[in-house]
Amino acid sequence: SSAAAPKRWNLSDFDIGKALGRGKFGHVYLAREKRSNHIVALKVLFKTQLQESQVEHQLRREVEIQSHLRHPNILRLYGYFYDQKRVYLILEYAARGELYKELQKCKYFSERRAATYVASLARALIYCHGKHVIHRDIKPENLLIGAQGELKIADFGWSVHTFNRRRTMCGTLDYLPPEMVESVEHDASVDIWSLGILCYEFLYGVPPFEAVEHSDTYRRIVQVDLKFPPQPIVSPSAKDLISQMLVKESAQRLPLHKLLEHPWIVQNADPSG
Ligand SMILES: Cn1ncc2ncnc(NCCc3cnc(NC(=O)Nc4cccc(C(F)(F)F)c4)s3)c21
Repeated sequence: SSAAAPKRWNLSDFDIGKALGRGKFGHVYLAREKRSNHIVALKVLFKTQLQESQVEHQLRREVEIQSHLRHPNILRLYGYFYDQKRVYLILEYAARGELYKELQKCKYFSERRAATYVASLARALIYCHGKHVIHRDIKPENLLIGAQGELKIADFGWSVHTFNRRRTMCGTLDYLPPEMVESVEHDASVDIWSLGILCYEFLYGVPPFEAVEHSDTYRRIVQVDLKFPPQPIVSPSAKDLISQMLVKESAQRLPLHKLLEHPWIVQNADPSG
């Protein structure tokens, strides 16, 4: 039998509730799908702004990528629809909201909470990388918290499918010009670096290379000018993990499956995630 044609949604299918957040391209609202009473988040994007920023192709890629991802630590994108002026993303609702607000409130997290979040993110990224998807934008603003306190990666607006270049020319690299062989300006190991930054920020409340001027931040990143302040007290094991992730040479960064075996994660992460 032919697969049921995906339902075409429209705004009248939903009761709209309170505003959940304001993004650059539009607002997010709590919403209830009328027939099923299913609670969702509805992100409303203005077509004019998407056109002005020429990001429509990114949005299409996000919807395409997200439609194939199913993981407890990845926020679902159920579908989308549009009207004359707006595009609507139908998203899983994360009942405990934005992680960065939680981090601001607590200043920094306990080692157990930080390790639990880092382990959940590592499992979600292992899943994504297994599907040749790299997120590329892992930061507190893109992390949400579900009803049971579980972390959810959101906003795949910057994610990409990395073709596996081994197969590009039916099995051989021989015919590829240098620029194409090197073309993947970055691979999945960018997400390992970002996870290392996040782990530091969870424990210290600030990212490791923060500086007033962008040029200073840039220099600190490329020099990997990693310093651990005396306060708050952080275990040597946590610093060891961060130091193995924030490595300039991308191939030398601790692989995500090795991260899950690191003593700091094993001893501190709550297995339920
Ligand atoms: C705040 N909040 N509290 C609870 C809660 N529960 C669920 N969601 C929330 N917030 C929305 C989180 C998002 C998930 N996916 C997104 N995706 C996106 O915003 N994509 C997107 C936008 C504009 C332009 C582009 C483009 F074209 F550049 F690619 C891509 S935003 C919630």
